[in-house]
Amino acid sequence: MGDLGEAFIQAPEHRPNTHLINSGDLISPDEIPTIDLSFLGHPDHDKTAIAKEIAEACQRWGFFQVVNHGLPSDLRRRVDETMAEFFNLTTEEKRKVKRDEVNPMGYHDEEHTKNIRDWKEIFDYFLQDSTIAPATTEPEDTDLRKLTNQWPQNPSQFREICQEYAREVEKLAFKLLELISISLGLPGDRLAGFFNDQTSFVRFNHYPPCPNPELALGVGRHKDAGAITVLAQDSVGGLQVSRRSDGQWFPVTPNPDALIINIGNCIQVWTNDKYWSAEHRVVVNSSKERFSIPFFFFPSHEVNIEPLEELISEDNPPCYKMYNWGKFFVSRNRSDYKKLEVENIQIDHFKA
Ligand SMILES: O=C(O)CCC(=O)C(=O)O
Ligand SMILES: [Fe+2]
Repeated sequence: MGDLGEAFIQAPEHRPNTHLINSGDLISPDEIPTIDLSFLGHPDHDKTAIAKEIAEACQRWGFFQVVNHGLPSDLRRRVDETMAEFFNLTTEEKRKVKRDEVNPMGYHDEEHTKNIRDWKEIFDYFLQDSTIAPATTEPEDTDLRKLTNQWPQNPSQFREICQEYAREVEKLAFKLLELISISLGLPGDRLAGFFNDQTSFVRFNHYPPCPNPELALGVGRHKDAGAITVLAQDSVGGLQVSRRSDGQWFPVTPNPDALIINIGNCIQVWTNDKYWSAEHRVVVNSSKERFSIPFFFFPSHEVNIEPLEELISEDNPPCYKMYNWGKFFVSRNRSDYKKLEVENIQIDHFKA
């Protein structure tokens, strides 16, 4: 990606070394929990113990790792290989499937988080090859648009492997959604209906070595917008999570057998702030490239997000006003595409 231009430079308070981590004398060691899902292979197993662990993790961190999650390790290896092969193509080749302002899928090397450019290149594809979303961000405009994936010609197995991965990770996402519903004391299928025509997508992140890792971030601090993110990371490390209780940054230790799960804005709103959508960011380094693969489990465009009526009461009135998922999704995509003069949309804008 060459030199570190002005656009990448984080404000001093957001630079990676401003809140020291791994310096035992400053903060106590703490870590996001790891939850064993091996019971998923045994359908008669009582889910309450796991649901309790999930409830704790979602309240305290909004982040956890899962092991024995059922995603085939062979598939994971094939995805890793094909992703690395794709990013290894020439820039000219990759730009043949470059995203544009309207269609967010494809290759992009100028993504911005909160209007600062990220030190990364990405490839995005929808779970559903054609996905319906609002045509514009205008609240009154009810026109819809069909968004389609852009597939590169090389690597030759790319599309097939990507689609296989998306289908497998979707299965896990639905299982997690069920466990999260149960953990809230709700029926297991309470949230599934929001995902009938989902806008979910998979992202391949490539973070090249960075000449000035102390000034830039691979991804600037942000919360994921959707319901759940299922993230595969390699062994390099760099992901950091802000602890709910005090905002301190903690690294997520790479575990090649684990997947990282985090709660997005939708679940924070549905649970009326009981479950937490944590801020996280990615630090880069000057010697090693890093790859990661988030799956963003996103509802259908027509879903209106608001606190679930079962979870609010006179003592716990709704903390958020309703917002339409499709409009939020389209607005966020436009602002991530390039630097804008205005702040991008956040759930805090819908605080009641
Ligand atoms: O690369 C990572 O570990 C996390 C990336 C991330 O947070 C994102 O793409 O939303
Ligand atoms: Fe994220």
